[in-house]
Amino acid sequence: MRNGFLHDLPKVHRSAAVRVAEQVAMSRVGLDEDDLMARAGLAAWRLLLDRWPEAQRIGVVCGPGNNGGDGYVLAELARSSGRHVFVLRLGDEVKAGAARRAAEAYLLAGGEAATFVVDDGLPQVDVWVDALFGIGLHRALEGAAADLVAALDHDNAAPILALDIPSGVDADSGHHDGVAVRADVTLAFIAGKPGLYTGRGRVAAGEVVIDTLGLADHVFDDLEPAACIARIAALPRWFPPRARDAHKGRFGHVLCIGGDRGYGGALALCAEAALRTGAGLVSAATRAEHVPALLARRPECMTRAVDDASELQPLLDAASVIAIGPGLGDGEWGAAMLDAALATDLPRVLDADALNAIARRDARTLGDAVITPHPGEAARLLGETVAEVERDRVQAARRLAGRYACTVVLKGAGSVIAAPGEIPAIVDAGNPGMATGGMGDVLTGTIAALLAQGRPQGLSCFEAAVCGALLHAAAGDAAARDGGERGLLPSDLFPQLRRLANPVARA
Ligand SMILES: NC(=O)C1=CN([C@@H]2O[C@H](COP(=O)(O)OP(=O)(O)OC[C@H]3O[C@@H](n4cnc5c(N)ncnc54)[C@H](O)[C@@H]3O)[C@@H](O)[C@H]2O)[C@@H](O)CC1
Ligand SMILES: [K+]
Repeated sequence: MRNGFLHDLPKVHRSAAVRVAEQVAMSRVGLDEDDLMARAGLAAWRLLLDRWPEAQRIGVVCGPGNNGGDGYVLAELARSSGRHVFVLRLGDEVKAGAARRAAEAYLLAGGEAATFVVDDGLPQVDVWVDALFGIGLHRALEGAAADLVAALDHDNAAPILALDIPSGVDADSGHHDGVAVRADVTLAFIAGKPGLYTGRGRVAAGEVVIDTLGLADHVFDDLEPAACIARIAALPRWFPPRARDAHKGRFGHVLCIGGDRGYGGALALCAEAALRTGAGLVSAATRAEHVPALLARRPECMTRAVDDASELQPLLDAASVIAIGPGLGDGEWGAAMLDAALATDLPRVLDADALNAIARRDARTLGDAVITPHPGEAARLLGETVAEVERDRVQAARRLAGRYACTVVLKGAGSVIAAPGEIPAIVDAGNPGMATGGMGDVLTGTIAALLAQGRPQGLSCFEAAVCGALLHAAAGDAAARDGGERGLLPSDLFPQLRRLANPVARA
């Protein structure tokens, strides 16, 4: 696998890889399980002190495994620092080894622990520490564990610090079946896990902090990362200033195709996003009745009426990248436009109705393409249910990339980008204000513009998709900071796209 200029993005690893890395560290450096647990508990205690320095009453829920062991280490550090500590455990016996030694050390030193009884409710504390289950979770929570998680959700106003992963969340996929701790902060040990960054796990984790427990990067040398994480910090490197002698021919020509009768707005959003992301030229091919409105809104976009595919051909000849799908509709007009677009060998971004048409046709050769499905479209493209897609978003994106031999942006909380032969990327940005009609049209235009421009030497579909999905999510976050998530409009992203794509000029 390769990741081109994305190679320096931070990586996340599946549980199995983290366990191998632990073994490598223990055998090479002479650490044992107790050392690692002591480091984990100390790192968690330090983070708690940093985030909630005033907290006097500390609740710790401890499970039967090593995640619980980390909790007992923290409990003892808190107790010996003079805090009131309430340990709640499940009925299960603590597993032999480091976890049991940590529990015994806490109890021997005078710490107290009670078994959770649902009718007793939870004690009032200033902060809870979730040390029920970590990467050893192997099935959905039930019984006392589920009751305890429900109590933390419903009968508790204190913030929650989750150790390694919010209990109930599958570390590899981010899946949970509705019973999982909803943390304010999650401290991941040794490495980030993909389930902290996408889907339900992203929501459950809150802010993610990683502590490597002092393990050097090389313990992961022989391990394939599960994904890399694209964050706003990467944007300045990806958008160097333009050469002073640049001309518009250097920045490509995006042709946006769509806007069947009644859907002109979608195409207008796509085209304006391409302009604001810096494409040299943008054309729009749409139904005749939308032309005046599009021209009035954005005269910089060369908008043409196209009633049949033959009228599209000269526009295709002039374009360097196609964006097709926004408002394309599911009628004959849209199908003819899609056929004409797919007959070229231009790089293309396909979204919305273009994806639904492809799912119906079961076409498998999309060429040099980025597809940007939401989970519903992804499910149709894969012939699966939305639940199957959402159960493991990284794997679903990989299945799509394999099936259609192209780059995939699986939208949603923590958008996932996958392509054959590439390490998938997860976007660590975006907010629920972006769950609005038209946001996807902006993403399509954004990625198309990046594909058209290069850096200037040219981006692959995968690189443009990662950059574009991050830029779009970061623009959504900036717009939300400006006025809130509710009522955020796709067009609110335009000034932010421009600002974020010019990070040097901004500084
Ligand atoms: N192995 C190591 O060297 C280190 C492990 N660390 C911690 O240890 C954790 C992993 O520890 P473990 O492998 O012991 O696993 P966990 O502590 O995550 O959980 C395993 C225990 O829970 C039980 N269990 C799993 N799913 C359950 C469910 N749904 N309902 C009820 N019981 C369930 C298992 O049978 C087992 O007893 C990490 O997440 C991390 O917090 C850290 O201390 C750092 C070092
Ligand atoms: K946990």
